[in-house]
Amino acid sequence: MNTARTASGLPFMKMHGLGNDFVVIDAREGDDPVTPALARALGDRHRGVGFDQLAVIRPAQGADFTLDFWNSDGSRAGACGNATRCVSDYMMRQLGQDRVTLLTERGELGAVRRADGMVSVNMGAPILDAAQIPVLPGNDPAHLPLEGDPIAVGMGNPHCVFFVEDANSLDPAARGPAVEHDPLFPERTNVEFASLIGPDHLRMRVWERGTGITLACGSGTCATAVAANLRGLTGKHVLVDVDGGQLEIDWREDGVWMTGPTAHVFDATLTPEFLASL
Ligand SMILES: N[C@@H](CCC[C@H](N)C(=O)O)C(=O)O
Repeated sequence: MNTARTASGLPFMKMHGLGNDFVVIDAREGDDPVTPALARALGDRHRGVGFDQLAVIRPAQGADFTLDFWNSDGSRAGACGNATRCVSDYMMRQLGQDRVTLLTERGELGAVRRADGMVSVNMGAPILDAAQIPVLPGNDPAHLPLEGDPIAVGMGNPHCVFFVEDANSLDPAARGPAVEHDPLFPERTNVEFASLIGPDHLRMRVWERGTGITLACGSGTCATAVAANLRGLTGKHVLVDVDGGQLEIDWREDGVWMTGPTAHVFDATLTPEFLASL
């Protein structure tokens, strides 16, 4: 479904990766219709469609497509691992390929469909430099001056990972918002709470910047796996249990690979009335 806004409305797709849910607009033909106001209105689960992130497919030169991400509060995000996997799956089907390349704010990424049907994306190398994450200058990302000794990792978006005794018994909404808005993070941050539950096996719960609690956060899962390895808790190939299921992370020479299921739930069209009300 290659869609552009028409007189009869704006077609979109609803997808999710482990319950991290997305509205996807295929704007390869026609103008990108998304504004912060449209993102907020569409993201409203009562008056709009509802999503954790909005993803917009645009044409690309030198890659199969370009992908932009928005949060439900109308802010932009530089990365979204689960939406990348879902849209890559859709584009592989569209193009009749079993791998695709895409451009995001952080550069070119690649995705492949595995023999078992799971979709893997290479999220690129983790960013550990304070200025690039970004973390306020003068702070060591590996030991931030916050209670719980968290570690900051960039995956094209900022993450702050706390290792806790039992991530299951923790409410991300109790601690997440204060960390998201802490002045240590000039662009705010996503916040992960993780515990080791077995050899190379982590449990993680997330508070996402611009969205709140979600059932899975792909880039957050990658950041958590990197942080666990840097802290000496795990190797570089780990399973991460999130609220919506399990993701497999493999930190290789060429980047951090994330693998899991994708779902394309339905296609629909925003009415001209909804679009005119913005
Ligand atoms: N759910 C995502 C991350 C979405 C972006 C994030 N909220 C941000 O603002 O950086 C994922 O799967 O990576």
